[in-house]
Amino acid sequence: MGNKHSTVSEFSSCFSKSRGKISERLVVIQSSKGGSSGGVVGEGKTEQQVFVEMESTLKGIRDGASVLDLDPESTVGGGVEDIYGEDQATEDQLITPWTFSVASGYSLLRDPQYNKGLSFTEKEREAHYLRGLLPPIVLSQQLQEKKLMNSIREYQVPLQKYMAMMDLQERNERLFYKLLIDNVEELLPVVYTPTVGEACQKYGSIFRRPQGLYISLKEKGKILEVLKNWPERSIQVIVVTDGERILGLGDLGCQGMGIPVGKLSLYTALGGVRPSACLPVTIDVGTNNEKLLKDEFYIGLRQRRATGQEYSELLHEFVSAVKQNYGEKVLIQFEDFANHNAFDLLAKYGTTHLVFNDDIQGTASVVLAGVVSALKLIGGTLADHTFLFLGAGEAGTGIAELIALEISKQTNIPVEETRKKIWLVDSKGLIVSSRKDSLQHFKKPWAHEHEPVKNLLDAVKVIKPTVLIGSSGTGRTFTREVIEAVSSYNDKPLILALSNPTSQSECTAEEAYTWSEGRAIFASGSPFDPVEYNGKVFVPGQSNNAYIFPGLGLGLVISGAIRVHDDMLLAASEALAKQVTNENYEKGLIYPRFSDIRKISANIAAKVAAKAFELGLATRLPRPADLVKYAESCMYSPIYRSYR
Ligand SMILES: NC(=O)C1=CN([C@@H]2O[C@H](COP(=O)(O)OP(=O)(O)OC[C@H]3O[C@@H](n4cnc5c(N)ncnc54)[C@H](OP(=O)(O)O)[C@@H]3O)[C@@H](O)[C@H]2O)C=CC1
Ligand SMILES: CC(=O)C(=O)O
Ligand SMILES: [Mg+2]
Repeated sequence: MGNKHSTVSEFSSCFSKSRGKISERLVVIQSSKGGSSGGVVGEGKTEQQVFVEMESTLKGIRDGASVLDLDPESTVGGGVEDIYGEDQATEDQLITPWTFSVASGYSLLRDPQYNKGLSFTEKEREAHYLRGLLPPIVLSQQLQEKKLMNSIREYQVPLQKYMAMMDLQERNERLFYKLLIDNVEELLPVVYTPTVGEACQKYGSIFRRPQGLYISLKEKGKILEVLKNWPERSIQVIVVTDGERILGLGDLGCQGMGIPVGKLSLYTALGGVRPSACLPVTIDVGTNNEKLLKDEFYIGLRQRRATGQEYSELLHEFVSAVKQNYGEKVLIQFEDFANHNAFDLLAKYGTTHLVFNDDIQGTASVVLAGVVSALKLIGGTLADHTFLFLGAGEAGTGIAELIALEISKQTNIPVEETRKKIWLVDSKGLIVSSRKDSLQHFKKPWAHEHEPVKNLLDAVKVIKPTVLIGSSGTGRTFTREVIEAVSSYNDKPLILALSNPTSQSECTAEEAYTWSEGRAIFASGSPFDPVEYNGKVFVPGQSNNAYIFPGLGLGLVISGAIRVHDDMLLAASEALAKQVTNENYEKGLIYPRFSDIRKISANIAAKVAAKAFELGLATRLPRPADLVKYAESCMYSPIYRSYR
């Protein structure tokens, strides 16, 4: 060490001396000629020897010596010699990218978890070697927030806003969450539906840095190792997709990664789960999307989807590796899988792992909450209503089942009977008993005795639903005729157009209000602006599982739950419905405002945790006395921390 011709050299530009301390504790040790084959790092030194020398160098540095003290011949401060062998490093001359770093100085500014940008105080700039790396002004976090909101509002194109938010997340995580929490109604459509849908469609072109783990068929047999590559160890929530049913946009393959990333940012902003405890995962088994397969910027495996045993083995390895690596209490949220896999995965792992399918279960919980709270406006009990769904997939049958379960609990009538008040239409028409043999298993419970009915309009006319729910993923399917028909015998029809993104919504808010002559109670999966009709302003609500999964997940985490139970979904739903205020009802809203979501999530979490304790599924003992307070105390806050 210390010799400039040594094969092991300190990467001196990373060091500088400031008042006897090392301003940047980053050392890179490189091999020069000869490479590092066979564990030898040039000139006969093994990696082990290099490591020991490097440790002792670091110790010297920590003890107050400077690089200059250690290496009198070093060219710190100038020189054009290739002392680090960088110029000689070709493809044949391998180097070892050793990097030991503790965030301070320049690396602190590059670390999104700790970076505060212009908000570093004078004291922190002094203590953390930031002098000169920042302009002299010190800004408060509020002012930074104002500045960023101003610049985000300048963008006219939603995707530009999305990219600006992603850039911020990668630059300054706390500021990103501060913005999202304080401006949730404005920014939710940017980081979540509808814009996240467009982002996924164009993910290959806008990709900058990986934001989660990509596990493809190439990683088969090595998934545990892949999980260990992720820098964080204490993971509490994983959102995983295989990209086959991204919103109502279909198969987007590996580009579905935008969904787990977006959902997890809501786990933090809306539910208070720490960002470092969240892991977005995309399982890449190929794609059947021909356009993507031909797209030169596509980032996934360029092959058609693996199915059958190959698919299930990869998923099994993933689920098992997660439990082995993070333990039994890590929540795996399945998101945007196609229904031919989603139901089976939930059934297979629901009894052995802490898994939750957001599209089936989270959606069910949020819609049940909306329907229950809407009863204040439309009258009657749940059991008094007749439900008709367009779409009999994950969302449709998931919601239908939870509504039937809740009616059964309320009336003591068996669920097989309560299902009979609920009807579903799929792409082939009304689901009826004569179709039973050819139906997918999750549709069979809904095959009631009835004549075949070919389409939604005819189904509306014969079933006469009081509640019409769209979960088809196909836009503009609630036509004028359909809404007029449902409004012809309902004073206040409840119409939920759940499909995302906005382009796939079964109808717009304006259509619902206009065609029902201002009588519909309306909510949609993606947000719509208020509508003026006949001199009155109607405010549409958003019926989206984002109301449920962050609070539900928080409840599972804080109680140390080991399984998800249907009663937890009912508890979450009830907690959400209870948060709707008279002020909301007066505007025709059946959900509370997203601006109150952290309080709502804490309440949902408390109810879910209470249920977990009651069912004997909680491991966090003893049970905290006040679960709402406990939930609130566990929630991540994006306020900057002070650094010693
Ligand atoms: N608001 C929210 O919180 C949520 C919204 N969603 C949205 O719901 C939509 C559906 O999701 P999901 O249930 O998982 O999807 P699935 O693919 O599981 O189900 C879609 C269903 O819609 C039916 N369908 C499609 N097009 C038509 C049509 N033109 N006429 C009649 N039926 C049709 C399909 O029929 P068939 O079976 O015959 O093919 C299928 O039964 C998506 O847009 C998604 O974004 C999902 C989860 C949450
Ligand atoms: C909201 C949601 O989960 C979906 O549209 O798939
Ligand atoms: Mg989803």
